Amino acid sequence: MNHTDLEAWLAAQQPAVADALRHLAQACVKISRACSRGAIAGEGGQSTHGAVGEVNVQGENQQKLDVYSDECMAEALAQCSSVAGWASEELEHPTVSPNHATTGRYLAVFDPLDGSSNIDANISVGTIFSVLPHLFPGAEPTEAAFMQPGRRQVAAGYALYGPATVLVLSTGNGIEFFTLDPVSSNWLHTRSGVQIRTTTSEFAINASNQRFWEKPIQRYVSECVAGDTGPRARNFNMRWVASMVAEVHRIMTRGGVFLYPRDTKEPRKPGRLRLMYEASPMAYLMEQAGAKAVTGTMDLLDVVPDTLHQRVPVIIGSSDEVERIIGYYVDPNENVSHQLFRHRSLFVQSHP
Ligand SMILES: O=P(O)(O)OC[C@H]1O[C@](O)(COP(=O)(O)O)[C@@H](O)[C@@H]1O
Ligand SMILES: [Mg+2]
Ligand SMILES: [Mg+2]
Repeated sequence: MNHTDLEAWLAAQQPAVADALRHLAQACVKISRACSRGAIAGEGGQSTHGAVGEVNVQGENQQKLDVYSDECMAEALAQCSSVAGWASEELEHPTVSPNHATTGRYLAVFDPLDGSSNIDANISVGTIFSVLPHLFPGAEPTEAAFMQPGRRQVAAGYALYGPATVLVLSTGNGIEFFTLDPVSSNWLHTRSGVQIRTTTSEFAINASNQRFWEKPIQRYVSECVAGDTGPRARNFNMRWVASMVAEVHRIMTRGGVFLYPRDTKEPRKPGRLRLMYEASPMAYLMEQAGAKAVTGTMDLLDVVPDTLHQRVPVIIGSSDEVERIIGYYVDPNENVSHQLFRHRSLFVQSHP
């Protein structure tokens, strides 16, 4: 079968956005190569695998591949004339591009390596990225310039480093899949207009946190687990990879729902996942694929960030299940605080 490639698709996109995506995709090729070489990756006897021995801005143990992936992204974006600055999971503050004063019209935000606790076990990991407009062209992008809700994204995507490396992109006109040819390092266009099934009998949640969940999530999961003996009157299956990219890609290909809800495990944190470079880009891709993405009490794309590394509850996937969960949050018997975030709430406006 003959496939066109990423360049052919980019040629039909807005040129400055295409330029940002081209550079992000180039970085993903390098990261993919390092992932696939496993323990033998690295040069001059310096392996890119294993722990750095330091804790990053998230309070998490940094892996060498986290650092290497971050460097690949930064190196690519520094060459990109349309990006004025970027922010990464691995760095506390944004980086200003040398191009900010001239041609930089966009900001990039990324998780250079998602699921990095899986690296040692050779389980799929990925890269997640988001492209936002630079609202003050010519000005140095400060942290404030990044504080835009996900609804403003002009593009988002992820690369999944699995048995095959896959790139999933959207510029607001549906979802495209590209598969990396490891011989030519070319991204081949393998699917277009991907839509997520509205119904599913598969859910993904870290069940070890069950005792910390909010009541609507307790109810939803216990009903799924009860299967054909419970109110759902059908059996459900469960998956948990612990790499959000892999979970999202499974949902893209066969439906499902992924939940990382607000919990009381660490009351200071309203969720595990980071809004700007995990939740927002995935929410954008979900909506582009006809699925839904909420916190439980509002659409994820409407959450206005307060800080770069802000965390947020995430419930995404097949629309029938996400709508059911929203219904459980609305149910007054579930006693949920609806004042969790600024902006539009699911309780005061109807959503298409
Ligand atoms: O299984 P856990 O520990 O609850 O966490 C899994 C979640 O944490 C993450 O791995 C966080 O990503 P990072 O590796 O980028 O920190 C998500 O991909 C995933 O959904
Ligand atoms: Mg991550
Ligand atoms: Mg990461």
